[in-house]
Amino acid sequence: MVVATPTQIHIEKIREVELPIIDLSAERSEVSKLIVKACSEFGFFKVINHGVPEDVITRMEEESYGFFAKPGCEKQRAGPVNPYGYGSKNIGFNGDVGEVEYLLLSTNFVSISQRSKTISNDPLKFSCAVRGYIEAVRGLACELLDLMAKGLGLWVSSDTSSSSSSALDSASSSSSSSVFSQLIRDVDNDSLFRINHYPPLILTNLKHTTTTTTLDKEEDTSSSPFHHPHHHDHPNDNNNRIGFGEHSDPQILTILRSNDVGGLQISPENGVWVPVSPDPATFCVNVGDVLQAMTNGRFMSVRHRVITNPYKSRMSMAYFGAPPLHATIAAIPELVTQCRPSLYRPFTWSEYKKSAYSLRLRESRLNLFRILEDDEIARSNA
Ligand SMILES: C=C1C[C@]23C[C@@]1(O)CC[C@H]2[C@@]12CC[C@H](O)[C@@](C)(C(=O)O1)[C@H]2[C@@H]3C(=O)O
Ligand SMILES: O=C(O)CCC(=O)C(=O)O
Ligand SMILES: [Fe+2]
Repeated sequence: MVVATPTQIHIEKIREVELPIIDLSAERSEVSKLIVKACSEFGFFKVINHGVPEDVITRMEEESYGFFAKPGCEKQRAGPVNPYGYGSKNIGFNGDVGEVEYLLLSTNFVSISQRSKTISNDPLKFSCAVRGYIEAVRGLACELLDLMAKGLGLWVSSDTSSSSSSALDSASSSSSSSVFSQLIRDVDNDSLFRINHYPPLILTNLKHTTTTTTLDKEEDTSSSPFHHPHHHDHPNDNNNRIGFGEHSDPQILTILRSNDVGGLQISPENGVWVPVSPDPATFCVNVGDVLQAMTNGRFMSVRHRVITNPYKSRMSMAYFGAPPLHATIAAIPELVTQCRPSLYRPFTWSEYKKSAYSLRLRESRLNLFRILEDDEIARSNA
């Protein structure tokens, strides 16, 4: 019998941590407080009773399965990603790879209906499914951002007494929106929609026996500045494969929904990876870099990654709520004090996006905009 040492028990406990689950049908001021706590302590949380209709989700999921089930050559018609389209294994433009295929779409409806012609044999059905899903999930994102603003004491709306306004009501009532949600309600918002499909590891391994896949390229990282040969939690230790390498999301807020296959892991601290249990009935929400900057570091944009499952395929759908390109991002004045001066210099989303997209997935983007304190400058010069 193997007896666990206290340290091992501690590590196991860390790995069992469950994300906060927030019930959006509960009393609003209570919900606001819980969301602020979750964003400050975890940067991630799950929501239930979110108001996104089940048939809207099912329709989108079925269209997505339909697309990924097509032969490779047909899927390629929707590619390559420039900046939208179909991608397989390559992520971004700087050499990152993973065991994933995906569709990356703008949330602009004209763009979606154009793109649908290369994605589906029934483009109208596909674009209607995407439109319905994006409208509902954007509503949820606005609702959550408004609750965050309330919880931070930044915004008091005329409807504070209402405990039942749904996500969809919130999306349409642009007269009452917070400093956060108005960015993604703006007609020029730069939000994205991404559908990821991670085939099972077994399938991947079968392909390995006949061809050299891009995974081999990924493992040969010895010349990369990010090569960590002694990393104690290397995802390949247990024959796992990286589906989507570690990164933080650059935007304001991400609303993620997956099927019942796990693989998503978050890293609350360097070298620690906590699995997020999959639950198709919930949305998993995470703070992006822009929200971390706007809250002056009160909310955390946490690194995460996806490991492929050996036997089952994971599918996830992510809405990334982003500001218009010209919007200036700066810490909210109420969150800047003498004791807590501004952590980041103001930047436009266009500027941030440009530098974010010039970096590898695992690099820290926000650090490029960090204002260093005098003592930090002295230390870095020493
Ligand atoms: C390597 C990259 C892929 C990415 C753009 C980037 O240069 C760095 C951020 C990556 C990310 C992570 C969250 C989203 O999935 C994404 C669409 C985004 O906005 O930033 C991806 C980008 C991508 O896949 O193009
Ligand atoms: O597929 C997932 O669960 C997460 C994907 C992700 O982090 C992303 O697309 O940015
Ligand atoms: Fe992500």
